Amino acid sequence: MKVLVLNSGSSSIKYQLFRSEDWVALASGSVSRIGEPEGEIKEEWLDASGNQQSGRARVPIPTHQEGIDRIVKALHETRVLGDVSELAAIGHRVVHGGEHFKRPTIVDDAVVAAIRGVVPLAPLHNPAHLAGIEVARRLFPTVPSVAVFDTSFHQTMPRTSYRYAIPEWLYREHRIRRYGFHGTSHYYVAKCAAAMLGRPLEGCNLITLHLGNGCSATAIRDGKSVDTSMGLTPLEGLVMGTRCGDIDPAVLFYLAKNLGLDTDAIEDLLNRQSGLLGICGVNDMREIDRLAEEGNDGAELAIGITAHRIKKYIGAYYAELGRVDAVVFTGGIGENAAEIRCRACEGLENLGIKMDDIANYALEERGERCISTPESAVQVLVIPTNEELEIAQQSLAAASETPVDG
Ligand SMILES: Nc1ncnc2c1ncn2[C@@H]1O[C@H](COP(=O)(O)OP(=O)(O)O)[C@@H](O)[C@H]1O
Ligand SMILES: CC(=O)OP(=O)(O)O
Ligand SMILES: [Mg+2]
Repeated sequence: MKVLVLNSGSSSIKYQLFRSEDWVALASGSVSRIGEPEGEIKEEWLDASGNQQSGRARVPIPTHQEGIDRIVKALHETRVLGDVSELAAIGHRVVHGGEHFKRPTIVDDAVVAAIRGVVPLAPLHNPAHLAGIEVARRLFPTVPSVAVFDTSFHQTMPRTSYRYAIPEWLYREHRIRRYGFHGTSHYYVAKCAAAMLGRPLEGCNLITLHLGNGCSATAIRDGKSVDTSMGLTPLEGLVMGTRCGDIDPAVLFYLAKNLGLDTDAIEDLLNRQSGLLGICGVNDMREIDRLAEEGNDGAELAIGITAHRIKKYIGAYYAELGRVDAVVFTGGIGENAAEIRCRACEGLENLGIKMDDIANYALEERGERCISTPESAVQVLVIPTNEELEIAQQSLAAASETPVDG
């Protein structure tokens, strides 16, 4: 059987098609710039002889409906998907599940309504997921669509981690609390880290750092999330591509009262114009690395603030956990940006974190690896995340009604 995974963003849809017997990815790709004059399609697939093929095209893709149509057409044309009956499940990444969803869930109308109910809490993400889910359900009415939530893994946080110090009725009546995101990724790399450490996940204390466009840190005790840096929405915590992360809430009052910004303008400023982009005008860490090497001060500051914030969370989570077996870096930045990893762990030798600079800067290295010295009490690991694979496996398990351990 096969499992299709869709990760629908506001202007893009990423996808992967897996063969469930061995979890080989038969096809993957993305449709981006949806709604712009020129859309972009990237496709990779295995042909009948098992050779990797790829294709690119630029055509207008006005809506998510057309984006998914295009993906399905490509899966048929490249023959990785024959009849629809080959599909055992379609897994959807859903960023916000509120307090409703602790597990992967087969989508029905009530689930769609619940996801719609938390749109205000994930305005960058949930509307796009809903578009993807609606199209998939319409195109494949006989195939179960399964929602896999970023928030599920963090539902084990104690209330001392998830409650804000604001009046109690805001939680009681409005469920304003910290939820946490990227849970599928934190859980996936935690499982990989446990395997690398050679012990069961239930026996591992970890600090996992998912550093992509969105960035978050998670404290994991005995395999379960006990704290995480994102909050009510994916805006809190670390410095991100275009999001500010932690900030004094009084900055918002200042912007409103003294600069006359309305709430939409403030939301846009902190979600889309801040973070790396706000500090130095660029949100791509590769470009920032290059600019910093040329002596660009803004780029240097962007790297500095980002690494400083990560280090603060490592310290805080170390104190929470008491014992840490490994610090794990993942996501596009975590997997590739050696300078950020180096600066985030610099000076933590007294906590038992000793980086191996040669291993850290071995830029040709890919895949899972240890970048701390053999004497380091805490291992520092780089583990490529694979949210799509995790979503595919959890979706198939949910569709087969087999309990999953997520
Ligand atoms: N080789 C690299 N060196 C430094 N940063 C990188 C490298 N490759 C990707 N990145 C950065 O990773 C970030 C995107 O991460 P990714 O996990 O792909 O994002 P998403 O959250 O969209 O999945 C970008 O800031 C990008 O510049
Ligand atoms: C929750 C979140 O920030 O997701 P992403 O990194 O995909 O933007
Ligand atoms: Mg990613």
